[in-house]
Amino acid sequence: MKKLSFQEIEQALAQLPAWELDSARGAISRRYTFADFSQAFAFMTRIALYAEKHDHHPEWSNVYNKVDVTLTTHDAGGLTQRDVDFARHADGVAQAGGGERG
Ligand SMILES: C[C@H](O)[C@H](O)[C@H]1CNC2=NC(N)=NC(=O)C2=N1
Repeated sequence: MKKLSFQEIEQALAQLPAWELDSARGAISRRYTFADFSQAFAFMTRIALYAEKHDHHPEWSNVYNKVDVTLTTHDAGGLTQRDVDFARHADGVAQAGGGERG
């Protein structure tokens, strides 16, 4: 899978306002904040299933109601469409779950 150009990344991020770009690394990150641990872990469970299905896995960590997610395509050494699709999906899951706070 080919790396996205800087212009393609900018275009994608225009629709992913919560995500921050680390352009040196070629990665995007954001924090999700949920009502409680149970909501955060439910989100992680859903995302884990997506990750396995698409063979694309996040770098992430969880503390209580917060989930920090970083996306990059290790095989490509930077951002690809897979990361953008993943970010869109994760934002959708977080919103649909209803547990997202802020
Ligand atoms: C062998 C396996 O398909 C690859 O290692 C997959 C697994 N999950 C992955 N996840 C991410 N984020 N980037 C990858 O390049 C990647 N590669």
